[in-house]
Amino acid sequence: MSSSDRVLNAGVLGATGTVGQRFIVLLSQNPMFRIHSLGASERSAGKAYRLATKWKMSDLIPEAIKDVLVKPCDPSQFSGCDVVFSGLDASVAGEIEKAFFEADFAVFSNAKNYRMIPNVPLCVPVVNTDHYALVASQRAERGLKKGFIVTNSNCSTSGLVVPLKALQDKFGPLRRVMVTTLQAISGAGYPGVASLDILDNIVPLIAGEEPKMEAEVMKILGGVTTDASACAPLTDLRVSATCNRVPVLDGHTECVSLEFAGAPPSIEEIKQCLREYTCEAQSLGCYSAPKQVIQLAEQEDRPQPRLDRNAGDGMSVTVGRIRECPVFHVKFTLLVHNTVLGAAGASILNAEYAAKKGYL
Ligand SMILES: NC(=O)C1=CN([C@@H]2O[C@H](COP(=O)(O)OP(=O)(O)OC[C@H]3O[C@@H](n4cnc5c(N)ncnc54)[C@H](OP(=O)(O)O)[C@@H]3O)[C@@H](O)[C@H]2O)C=CC1
Ligand SMILES: N[C@@H](CC(=O)OP(=O)(O)O)C(=O)O
Repeated sequence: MSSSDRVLNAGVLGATGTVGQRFIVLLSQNPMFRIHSLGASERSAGKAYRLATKWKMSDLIPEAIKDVLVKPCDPSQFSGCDVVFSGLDASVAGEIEKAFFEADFAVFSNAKNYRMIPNVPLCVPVVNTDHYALVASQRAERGLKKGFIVTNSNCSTSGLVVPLKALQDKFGPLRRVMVTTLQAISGAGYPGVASLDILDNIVPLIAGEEPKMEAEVMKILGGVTTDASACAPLTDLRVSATCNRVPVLDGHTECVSLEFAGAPPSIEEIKQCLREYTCEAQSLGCYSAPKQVIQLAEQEDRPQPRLDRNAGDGMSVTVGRIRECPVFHVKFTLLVHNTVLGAAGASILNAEYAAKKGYL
């Protein structure tokens, strides 16, 4: 029996945080996984989950999870897990995730620490699953049999690369992209941004976010070297990001203008391309793959976070306001659910893909 046919035992690191809570909601509803172990800091270890976490999801804590004891994030405490999902704070994710993959666990991380390492897949699972070819190089480098690490992108990056990938595949290379984000407060974790800073306000800085987005897009939309030992990021595309925090709970909105390297397609051709975009995770029948990767907003004042963030159960990107750009070629507005496709949902689909392809 392959691992794509059996239920996988899942560990969650950082289980008490914003992304960790989303993991618990999504894994509890997913027939491919059984939640096996929960880990967090020493502050939480030894406590029942319901007492360790400040639960902020609109779904209730699943009954089966409420009284599970939180463990310290030590690999010896996670034996029996087939996969380990990480929603760890980046200040500790580097050391802890390394300890897990070096202990031969398959680790699916949301933290930024390993994203730009050349033989680590930075994988948005509806965009670049071809980067899984890098896993063999990681295993060879460290003498691992089962262990590896696959990372998610930054949550804003994960929305942006989806239409860019569709357009690049269909119409050839892009030359320039400008993106302005309006990012929800759940992106800052808990307790996150102080209410006195964000209510009745917009904060025009998310520290470190802009260069991170600009670099991640180049890696994700690029390929891997022919010997699959490293990623081969794009070199000709120029990306400029401006990131803002806005008083929205969930859902990052992004206003995008782009220029093609060649002659631009018509607006109708662009719409058709986005509508028709499909990915490998869909064709493999992965449980969490959205039916429609890109949903085109039907009304002209959409997408809006409150109305559209749950499109495709949070795994679709909604694109609207597609129109000609007088400076570049085309501009549009997109919306991505930052803790689903932008975080936990992407990790889970990455793991489903890994199981289908025999990496687990
Ligand atoms: N929120 C989002 O939309 C996105 C977040 N990310 C990334 O995901 C990760 C988690 O983010 P988020 O959930 O928002 O953050 P939170 O601050 O809400 O949660 C952080 C988690 O890390 C745990 N933790 C903190 N210190 C330690 C430690 N010393 N040892 C073990 N565990 C520790 C916390 O446990 P405890 O409760 O015990 O302190 C908690 O479970 C970050 O790396 C973030 O950058 C990526 C994409 C999107
Ligand atoms: N910085 C993002 C969320 C996040 O934590 O991203 P990253 O893992 O790239 O630091 C936001 O605020 O919405």
